[in-house]
Amino acid sequence: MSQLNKEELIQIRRHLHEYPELAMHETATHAFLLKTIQSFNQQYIEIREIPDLPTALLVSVHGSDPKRTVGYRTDIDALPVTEQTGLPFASKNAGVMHACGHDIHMTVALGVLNWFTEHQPKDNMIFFFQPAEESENGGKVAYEMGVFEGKWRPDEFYGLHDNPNLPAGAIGCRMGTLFAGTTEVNVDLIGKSGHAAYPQKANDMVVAAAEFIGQVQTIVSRSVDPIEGGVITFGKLDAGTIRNVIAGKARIEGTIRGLTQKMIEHIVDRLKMVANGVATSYGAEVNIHFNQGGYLPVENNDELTKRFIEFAKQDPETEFVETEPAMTGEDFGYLLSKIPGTMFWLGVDDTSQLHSATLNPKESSIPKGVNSIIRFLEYRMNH
Ligand SMILES: CC(=O)N[C@@H](CCC[C@H](N)C(=O)O)C(=O)O
Repeated sequence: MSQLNKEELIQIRRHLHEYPELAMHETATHAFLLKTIQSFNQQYIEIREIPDLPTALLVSVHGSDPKRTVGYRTDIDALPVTEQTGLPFASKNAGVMHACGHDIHMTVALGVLNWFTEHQPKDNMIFFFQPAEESENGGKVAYEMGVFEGKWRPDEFYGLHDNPNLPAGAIGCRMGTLFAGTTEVNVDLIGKSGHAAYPQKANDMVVAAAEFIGQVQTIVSRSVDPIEGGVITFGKLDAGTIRNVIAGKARIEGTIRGLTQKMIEHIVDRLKMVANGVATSYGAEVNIHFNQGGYLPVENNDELTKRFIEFAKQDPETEFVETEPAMTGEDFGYLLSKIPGTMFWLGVDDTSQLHSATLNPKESSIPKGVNSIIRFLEYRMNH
């Protein structure tokens, strides 16, 4: 169904995969997307660059008989992960990888956009190629800059995330909350460094950090309703310089997740208590910094999502899977708090998980995803 054939889509995806870039640094990605979109039929489209958010890109498609403006968003950034797939088109940018599948997301968005450049849609459309999903909440930044004002404001917004646990090309979705809200947390513990031989004259922050990390594990297990659930993961710990110098400082960086804003706030409160308690008992200074930014829970709009699911269930070419909420985060949650819409999964069938150095999504998911989304958007424009 897509104008770009399977081979062309795969070629695009492999190029994007080879040149991943971190949040707000997606310069080559932006240039490639722009060049690709400029190669499409320009009759119905307008391309917009945003000088204050230079790696973002917006494209509007003029509808033939518009009743509304339908938005479609893809994220474009990658992660600081060293790829270990061994693929011939593995990342050429050392230490950076599309380990969350945004190369797949972009390719699907290009496939869908390409179709509507050749088959004028009934409604107006806005395609948003969004920088900085993994950090720095590019969606919120764009919204607050006023990017979606006037004719650039969608009446409804759609976006997808790839899912290694679903069959390639399957569409997963649910009513209500799809993804958790997340809050980044940094904890700095400050004590006193000294000689490894004289612990009594120093204040060791490796030991304090270990105590803090141990105690934090009791928050979810003892202070969170198990039916509701929550997550605290510290993915980075930095302390000390050499084995025989006691570390006077430790920095611990993590992420908190909950399916409701209330749960996130509850975990934040408990984490502050634990951090302050550990600091007091170790005679340390502590600085705690939280940053939620745009990573609100991803709340699917009832009416639009009901229609989306109804479509996906009855469409003979779409394999639909009703999914559970996930503890992954997404700053599309912020955009959906401003503009109603639906986020959904695209299955990519892989044994490796998102954010893993061996993530290798099945490319057969791309044309299937493109076709299901085109079919849904056309259905939507007629209902
Ligand atoms: C889909 C996905 O993996 N998203 C990221 C969003 C990151 C949110 C924020 N930077 C944080 O770390 O809390 C995720 O890790 O879920």
